Amino acid sequence: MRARLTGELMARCWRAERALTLLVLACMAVGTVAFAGLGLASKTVVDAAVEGDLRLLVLAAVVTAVAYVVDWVVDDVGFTMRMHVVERVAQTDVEPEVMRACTDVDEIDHLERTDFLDRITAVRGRAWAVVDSAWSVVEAAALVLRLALTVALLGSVSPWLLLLVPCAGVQLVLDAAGRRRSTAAEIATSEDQRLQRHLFELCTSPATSKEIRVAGAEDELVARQQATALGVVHARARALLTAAALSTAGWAVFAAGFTAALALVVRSAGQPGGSLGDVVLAVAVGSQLRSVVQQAVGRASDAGGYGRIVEPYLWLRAFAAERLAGQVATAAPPTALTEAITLEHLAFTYPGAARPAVDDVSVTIPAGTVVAVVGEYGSGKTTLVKLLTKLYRPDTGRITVDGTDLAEIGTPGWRAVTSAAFQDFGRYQTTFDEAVGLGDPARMASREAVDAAVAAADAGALRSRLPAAGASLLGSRFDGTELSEGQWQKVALARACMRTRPLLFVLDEPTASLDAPSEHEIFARYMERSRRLARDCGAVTVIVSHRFSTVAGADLILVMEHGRLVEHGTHPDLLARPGGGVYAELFGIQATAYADS
Ligand SMILES: Nc1ncnc2c1ncn2[C@@H]1O[C@H](COP(=O)(O)OP(=O)(O)OP(=O)(O)O)[C@@H](O)[C@H]1O
Repeated sequence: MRARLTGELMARCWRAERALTLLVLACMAVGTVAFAGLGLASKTVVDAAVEGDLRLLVLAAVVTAVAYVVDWVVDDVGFTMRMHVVERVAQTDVEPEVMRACTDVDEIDHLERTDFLDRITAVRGRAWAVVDSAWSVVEAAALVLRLALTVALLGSVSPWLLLLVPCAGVQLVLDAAGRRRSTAAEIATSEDQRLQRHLFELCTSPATSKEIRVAGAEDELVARQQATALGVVHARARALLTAAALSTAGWAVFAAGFTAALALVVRSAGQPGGSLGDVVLAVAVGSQLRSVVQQAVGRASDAGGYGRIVEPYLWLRAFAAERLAGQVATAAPPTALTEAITLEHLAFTYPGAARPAVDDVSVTIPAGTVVAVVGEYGSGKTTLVKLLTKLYRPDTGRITVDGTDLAEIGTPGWRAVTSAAFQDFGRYQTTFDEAVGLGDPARMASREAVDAAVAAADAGALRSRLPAAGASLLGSRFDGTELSEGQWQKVALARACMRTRPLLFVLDEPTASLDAPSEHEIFARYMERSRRLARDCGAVTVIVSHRFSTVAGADLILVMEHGRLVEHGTHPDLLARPGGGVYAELFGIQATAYADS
């Protein structure tokens, strides 16, 4: 798997930056040759000096100097170029791929699963490590070559020097044991690490710090962050100390072996066939061996670090591929609704939840209907509209659109005939007109389309008050104009009006952040728009609301309780139920509350 991934990533580097990739590979090859040449040239310098061969001495000295400089320069240039290639491929290739692993999956349930989120957190901002892992493998291959050359040179001086190889092996084994300990410590403390980050974010984010200040909980949270962080730091430091001790022991073994081998070489230098150059070569190649082993340890440590990112990356790819394979669409969405959207025994339970959020809901919503979904907090209203917009797959039951199972209709096609403004609307930090236009990317460049959507959501006054009207940047992240909650909601509502012929128009608590006059105005406008859409293409409008009074004019009201559809009908029907029903009771409570306030 790793080998295939390495090949694939190297091919991506090659496609993205052909010349630079070639340059980095060439640097590695030249570096390997220069590295081997360095020891041999040094030996020749000493031998030529001892024998008084001036020409050879100068030539060998020049070769030594050149080999030294070349080794250093290609290392430096290769590293800089490699980082450029890695960054480029990470940002323009791997990061978009990870984004697609999130967005190509039809539903959004994976974005709420901890196993998925943990992996996204691991990969976020670290795509470079995925790409660099491939380069590490290539570099490791070059190191093996260096090691082979070094061992051959050692053997050519004295077979005793080959004793250094097992000594280097001991160092590698001890170092790997130390690394395993620090990785284990990192894993064991990762939850606490996330907790301390969460506590930090709670106190520093504008959204959450308000409540914390008012409650006076900041000291408690800072103390908890400190205590948690200390626990993490101590556990990791203990593991690092153990790793350092193991590594030091490994180097001590290597140093002892090196000293013993050198003594043997020095002794044989005085005997026939031996030379001073051999001693120099032994010192040079011995320390080269140390440097190669050190680099190998470094690469192995990188590989361990990369493994923690490559594994989640591969998991995300496999997850997305599996889900995409299951997304088989056999039907196109209709161009107009003529019959109904029907819910048949629809049920859905969130992963890990104890009870269903939507439980055995059956109802027929005729084409051209404005339907209101009401109910108390957590009764399943939003989940119901998420099932209608294919953001979740029902566990059991089905939704049909003019008789066709929604599961068979391709999700992109269904979304192209759906418009929605959700309760937790997005705050796109771009220009006002773009934040609206994104409701229909195909028409976002059309000035008329954006103007019409702004007018439909009654957001014209808001736009004209902005410093540069529709060209004003929204949000404070990029130094734009910050909007109030209600203003952001108006932008979201305008965005939902970009499509001119949606067959399903969803408004989830569309006025939760708006004042009473705006709420009234918006509802009147949406009712009018919904009636027009119903005439044009039989569109169904679904309005989710807590406020019963505002949806009294809907053609059909669905009353949800604990995930179940407990009543449905028109406002007069529901009020007239014998003995009063849930709707009549809740409507009565709200009417009294508003009258008293
Ligand atoms: N992402 C989620 N993961 C797990 N459970 C969830 C999730 N979202 C909602 N729930 C649970 O599902 C149930 C229905 O939630 P839903 O948001 O559909 O209710 P709602 O009627 O729209 O509530 P509200 O009026 O507060 O918006 C609730 O019990 C809620 O706790």
